[in-house]
This record gives sequence, C-alpha cells and structure tokens, in this order.
Amino acid sequence: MTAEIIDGKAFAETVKARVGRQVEALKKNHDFTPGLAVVLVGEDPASQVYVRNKNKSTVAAGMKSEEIRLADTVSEEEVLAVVHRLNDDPTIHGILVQLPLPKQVDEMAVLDAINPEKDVDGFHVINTGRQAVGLPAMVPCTPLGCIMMLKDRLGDLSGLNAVVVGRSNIVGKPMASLLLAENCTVTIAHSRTKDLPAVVRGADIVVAAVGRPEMVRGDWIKPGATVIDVGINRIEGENGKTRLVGDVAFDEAKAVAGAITPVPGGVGPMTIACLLANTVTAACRQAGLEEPQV
Ligand SMILES: Nc1nc(=O)c2c([nH]1)NC[C@@H]1CN(c3ccc(C(=O)N[C@@H](CCC(=O)O)C(=O)O)cc3)C=[N+]21
Repeated sequence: MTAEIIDGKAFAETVKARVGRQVEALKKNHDFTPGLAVVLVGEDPASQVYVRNKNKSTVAAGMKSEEIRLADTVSEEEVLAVVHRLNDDPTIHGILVQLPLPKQVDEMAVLDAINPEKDVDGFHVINTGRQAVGLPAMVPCTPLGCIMMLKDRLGDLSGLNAVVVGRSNIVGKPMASLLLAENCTVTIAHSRTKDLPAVVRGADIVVAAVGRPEMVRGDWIKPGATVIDVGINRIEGENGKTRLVGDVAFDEAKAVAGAITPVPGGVGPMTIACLLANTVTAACRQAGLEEPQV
C-alpha cells in the first residue's frame, strides 16, 4: 500500500482564495479592510522567510499588512510598546509576534500583552482557555490547519484514536485540545513517554510535532493511519546542500499510512492560510460584522 499524499499547498490555495473573496465582500459592502501586523525580532533567515510569506499572502488576499522589524538586542519594554501601539490601532485587527523571541524578552509577558481579540495566533491564555471550554476563541493556526486537512480526508473524527507526539504550547497542547473537541480519543506523547512506538501504533491519526528530524519511523505507523507531519527541520543532505524534512521518516511512513502530509507543502502552507482566515474572523468580530459566507 502507498499512502495518499495530502496536498497542503493546494488546500491552502483554496482557503486563501475564499479569504480573498470574503475580504472583497467586506470592502464592497462595508467599506472595511481587515489588517494584520507581524512583529519580527532579529535576523533569523528562516523566520524572515516565514514573515515575508505571511506578508505576501496577506496583501494577495486584499488585506492591510504591516511588518515591524526589531533588532535582536531590543528590550522587553520596546516590544511591549509596539504591542500596545498595535492594540490601540483601529486599522489593525490581527497581531502576530513571531516566536521565538531573544532571551532578554519574556515571551509569556509579550503574548499576555496582546489584546485577545487581536490574537490571531491564538496563543493568549484567554483564547487557550476559551477554546478548552468550548467558547468562541481565536484558535492557533497550525493546529487549525491540521484539523482542516484531517476533516477533509476523514470526515467525522469522532471516536478515532489520535496520538499527538509533542506537548508544546504552540502546537502539541492546542492540537490535542482541538482533537478532543472533535471527539477523538486523544493521547499526548512526549520525551518521557514509555514505549513511544507502541503508543503511536495504536493511532488512527498521528500528529508529529516534536522538532526532531524523521523521528517517527514507518514501523510505528498503523496500516491505513492518517499522518500529519508538523516538523520543519533543515538537515544536511548527501550533496552538502540543506534539505527540509519533517518529524516523520516520510518514505517509510508513506508505505504504511493511508494518507500523509509532505514537508514542505503540507502543514506549513495551511498555517499561513489559517492565519489569514483568523485575521478575517478577528476583524469581523471586532467590527461587529458577520463573517461573509463566500
Ligand atoms: N507567533 C508565531 N506564529 C507562528 O505561526 C510561527 C511562529 N511564531 N514562529 C515560527 C513558526 C514557523 N511557522 C511556519 C509557517 C509557515 C511555513 C511554511 O509555509 N512552510 C513551507 C515552506 C518552508 C520553507 O521552504 O522554508 C512549507 O512547509 O511548505 C513554515 C513555518 C510559523 N510559525
């Protein structure tokens, strides 16, 4: 058996096109333009690529995009001042502070300062808590994109065994919470898990989000399972060039799984598409407008 490759890039294009139509309708019917601000601290080349992609996609969807770049020597007070300024700016409906932040800046303090209504990353504790108890919330983009791909492939997720490998605040924990809300039986596995291969073998859905290149092996996968690979790792290839791999040994897993997301072209593009969708959602909530159904 060979798995279906889930085309996250193509799926993301359809989501972005829908967001574009929604923005068009908001402009035409309400003279209203959603705005997203992305704050990037430091010069990390990978982060710069992501931020550039986010800005490009935001503009392509017809929204206002503001990019704020700060030196990696910036103080926490300066970052907080930028967040406060964006909180008070009525043309900005979404704020994303790219993580990680340099060590002199307390990430929790910065995330806590973002107005929860503008928190398009869904990282604020208010949104984490609201999502957990089933209230309307801003939902983290990567887990949201993963759920969209899973539902597209599997339909109703009720009763399926889902194993999330990784327990980060930005992916693992919110992913598990969203799967639970879809009525999955959820296991969160991590570095202290005993017999991780055996735990993963019980999964109908595997979400790998550990940040370790190709850690999840093919013989850990239950035949026919759906595998979502959140990892993006740059490793040295045989030819000396760097190449991008996920947290799953793709070729091995592909031979066993029912469906699998590739890296690149899987979860990454869906993350950006969900960021745009979240920005429209946040903007409509702030303006008291219904989200256009187009
Ligand atoms: N506050 C915050 N929110 C984030 O959502 C956030 C963040 N900080 N910090 C960094 C990570 C990383 N991230 C990615 C988004 C898209 C791709 C993406 O589009 N990847 C493409 C291409 C990757 C490439 O070529 O380098 C793909 O997988 O096909 C990757 C990574 C969002 N992050």
